[in-house]
Amino acid sequence: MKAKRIVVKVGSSSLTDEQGRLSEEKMRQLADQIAVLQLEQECRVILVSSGAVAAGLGKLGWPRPNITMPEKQAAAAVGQGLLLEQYQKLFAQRGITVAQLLLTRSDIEDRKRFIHIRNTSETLLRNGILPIVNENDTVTVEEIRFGDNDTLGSLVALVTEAELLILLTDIDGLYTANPKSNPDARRIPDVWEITPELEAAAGGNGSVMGTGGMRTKLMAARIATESGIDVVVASSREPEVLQRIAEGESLGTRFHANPRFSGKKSWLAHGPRPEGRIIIDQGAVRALTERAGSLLVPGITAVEGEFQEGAIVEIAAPAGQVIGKGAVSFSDRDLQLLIERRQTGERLRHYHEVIHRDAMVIYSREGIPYAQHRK
Ligand SMILES: Nc1ncnc2c1ncn2[C@@H]1O[C@H](COP(=O)(O)OP(=O)(O)O)[C@@H](O)[C@H]1O
Ligand SMILES: N[C@@H](CCC(=O)OP(=O)(O)O)C(=O)O
Repeated sequence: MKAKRIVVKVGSSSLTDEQGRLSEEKMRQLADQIAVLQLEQECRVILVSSGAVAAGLGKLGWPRPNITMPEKQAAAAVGQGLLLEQYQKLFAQRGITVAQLLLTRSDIEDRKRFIHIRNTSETLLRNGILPIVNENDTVTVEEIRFGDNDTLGSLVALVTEAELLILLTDIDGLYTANPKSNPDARRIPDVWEITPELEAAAGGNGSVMGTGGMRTKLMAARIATESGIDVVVASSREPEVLQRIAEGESLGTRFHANPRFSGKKSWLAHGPRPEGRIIIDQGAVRALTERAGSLLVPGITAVEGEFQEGAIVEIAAPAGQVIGKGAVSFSDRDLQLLIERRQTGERLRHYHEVIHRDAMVIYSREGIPYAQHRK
């Protein structure tokens, strides 16, 4: 199937020259390709672009090594304007209007903000406008940082319900080891499962300009493939790389989507921050993990945290192990009331679901190991 909605993430190394300044030539080639996708191949494209820090440092003439976080943020604030100015000019020449979206992790985790981001990007896409996304570096501190634009790219792909995420970088795919330090390294054309061996192979650092190297690309690939989205890591230097990948040509490394996951379920697993926790009894654990049932009032033993109906909460087994996550149909207060009414003997078996099966992800059952989930 040809992908019609594509997130293209481009790394700093693919946008800058050797001195770390924005390379007009590299950006022009990128704009040419996105214009072909959008105008001739009827694709809707979302561009996740790094390069703000690199562009800012280049403009200010600040040296890259030993730079402090506020200096980096200041550089990003200078560079983001330059980056957008350049994109705006290049895409206007090709008849495309661009829009800027600056996001943080907490924007994506928050239910209301998530919906606003989705509605805004949907409106832009339907009007043929190209959303250009970057991390909002000014406001990000450790706990709300994506930390790298590869992860941001994968979450943007989830939010916009893209079919394909293309990570453009300075190397033509994932290798068995970092080829810059290991001449025997071989390119891996297809990945069906992200194994610990693969993660070890991708452990090395990135380029001078970039952050994270292949490690962050693997993390992004995991999030996207668990949402049913294919991911391709490819070289930005390859001619017509975007069109060729969109048409299904085998270039770089393709991480194949896991067909077991729907976007909605994966969104639950990777996106929202839980606002509370529901502890359930052993019978309910079995109903959820073995029989794929919904969570009903009789299985609940305790409720922790304050939340409104519709909030995302964790589901924990009696010993406290978090087994899943879901959108809850009642506030914490109403749930407490229902538990009390049940304890006084009221039969609540047919009361409607506390967490419906379709609004729930059970980690082990859906194949997502517990360890990958942030608490
Ligand atoms: N196993 C590997 N296969 C390919 N590249 C690797 C591997 N391990 C580390 N790398 C490094 O990752 C770099 C790309 O990551 P990075 O510099 O962060 O790019 P970007 O700025 O595009 O995000 C490559 O230049 C390469 O040196
Ligand atoms: N927000 C930062 C992006 C940081 C980042 O992830 O860079 P890269 O590894 O080059 O994709 C910037 O615009 O410079």
